[in-house]
Amino acid sequence: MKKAVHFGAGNIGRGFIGSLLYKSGYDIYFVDVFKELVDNINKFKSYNIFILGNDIKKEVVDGVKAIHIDDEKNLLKAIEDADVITTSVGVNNLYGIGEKLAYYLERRFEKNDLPLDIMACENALFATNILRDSIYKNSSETLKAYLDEKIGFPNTAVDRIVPNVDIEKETPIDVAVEEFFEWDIEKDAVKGDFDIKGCELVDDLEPYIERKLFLLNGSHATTAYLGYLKGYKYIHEAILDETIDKIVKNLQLEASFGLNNKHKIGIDKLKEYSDKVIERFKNPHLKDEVVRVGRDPVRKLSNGDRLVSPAKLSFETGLMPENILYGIAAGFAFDYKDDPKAMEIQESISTLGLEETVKKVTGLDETILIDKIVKKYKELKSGKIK
Ligand SMILES: NC(=O)c1ccc[n+]([C@@H]2O[C@H](COP(=O)([O-])OP(=O)(O)OC[C@H]3O[C@@H](n4cnc5c(N)ncnc54)[C@H](O)[C@@H]3O)[C@@H](O)[C@H]2O)c1
Ligand SMILES: O=P(O)(O)OC[C@@H](O)[C@@H](O)[C@H](O)[C@H](O)CO
Repeated sequence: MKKAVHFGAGNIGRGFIGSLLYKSGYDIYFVDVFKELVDNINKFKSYNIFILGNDIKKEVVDGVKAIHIDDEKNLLKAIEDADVITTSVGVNNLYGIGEKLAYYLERRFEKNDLPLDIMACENALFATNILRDSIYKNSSETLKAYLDEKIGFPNTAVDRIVPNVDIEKETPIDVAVEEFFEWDIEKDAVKGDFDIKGCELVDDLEPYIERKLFLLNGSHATTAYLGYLKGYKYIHEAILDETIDKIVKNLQLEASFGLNNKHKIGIDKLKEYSDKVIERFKNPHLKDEVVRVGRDPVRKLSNGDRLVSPAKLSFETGLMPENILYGIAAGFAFDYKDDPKAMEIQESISTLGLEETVKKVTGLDETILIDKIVKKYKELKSGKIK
C-alpha cells in the first residue's frame, strides 16, 4: 500500500487532501503540532466528511494515523517510507517544515532512493517553491544532489471550502465540506508515480493558481471584510447583501481583465468561473464564518496575495481597480479582537497611522493606489457605504 504523509490535519487536510488520498488507496499519516488532534486521530482512526448541500452526504475516511511533529522516531519512519508528502499548514509555517524535512530527507536518502513528490497545498502563489527553497536552504550539498535527482516539487492549486464545522459530529475529528473540489498539480515537476484520483495534472499552473487565488480567495476575503463591517456572521449572509454582492462581482471583473491580459483565458470563461464562485459562497449549509475567511489580514493584504496582486495586475492594464481597493480598505478595517494578525494591523494604524500601515502591509509604492485605499477606508469607517 502506498504511503502518504500529510502535514496539517486541519480543515483542508482532513476534509479534502485526506479524502482524495484515502479514495486513491493511500495509507495516510497526518502530522500536526496540535497534540489533542493527533491523539484524537489515533484514538478514532476514522472520521466522517459531511458534504453539505441541499442534502447532507457522508463519506468515511478510515484507517488514518497521526504523528506529533516532535515525535522524531515515528516521523522518521513515515518519511522514510513515504510515496508522497503534502502539507496544508498555512503558508507561513512552511519555512519551519522545510527545515524539518531537510533533516528527515537526509536520513531517508540513506535507506530509500525511490522518487518522492512533495506538494504544499496552501492558498498562496507557488507555495511548494517556498517549501522547496526552505528544504534546500537547510540541506548539505549531498542532500541537494539527491533532491535534484529524486524529489519532485510540484506546485498546486487546491480548492474546496472547508469551514469550521458547525454540525453535530460523530467523532471530534469529523469535518464538513462543500461538494465542489479542484486540485491542480504542475505536471512537469512530478518525479514519483503518485496516483491521486480527482486531481488534475496541468502543463502551466500559473493561470489556474492565479484564477483561484484572485477570483475565489480575493472575493472571499472581500465578502468577509465587508460582511464583518456590516455585522454579518456568515459568508452566505454577507454575499446576499446587495452592496457587497455588487462590489465583489465588480472586483471579479477587474481581476478578470488583469488575468485575461496576462493569460488570455477569455473574459467569458472567467465570468463563468466567477459566477460559480458566488453560487458556492451562497451555500447556507456551510455556515462559514466571516472571521475564518478574513483570518490573518497581514497575509491576505500582502503584496503577492489575493488582493494586492490582482489590483496591480489590473492597474497595469490601465484600469483603476476601484472594487479590489475596497476589498483591501475593508481588510484594514477588520478589527476582530480574537485575530492576532488583525490586531497587529490595528496597532500599527494607531502607532504609524493608516497611510504608513497600508504601505508597510501591502508593499505598494503606487501613490495613487495607496491614496485610494486610504480614502475608501475612511468612507467605510464613516459608514458611507451602506
Ligand atoms: N479551509 C479551506 O477552505 C481551505 C481551502 C483551500 C486551501 N486552504 C489552505 O490550507 C491551509 C490550511 O487551512 P485550514 O483551513 O485547513 O486551516 P486549519 O487551521 O484548519 O488547519 C491547519 C492545521 O495545520 C496545523 N499546523 C500548523 N503548523 C504546523 C506545523 N508546523 N506542522 C504541522 N502541522 C501544523 C494546525 O495545528 C492545524 O491543525 C491554509 O494554507 C489554507 O489557506 C484552506
Ligand atoms: O485559507 P485562507 O485563510 O487563505 O483563506 C480563507 C478562505 O478564502 C479559504 O480557506 C477558502 O475557503 C478556500 O481557499 C476555498 O478553496
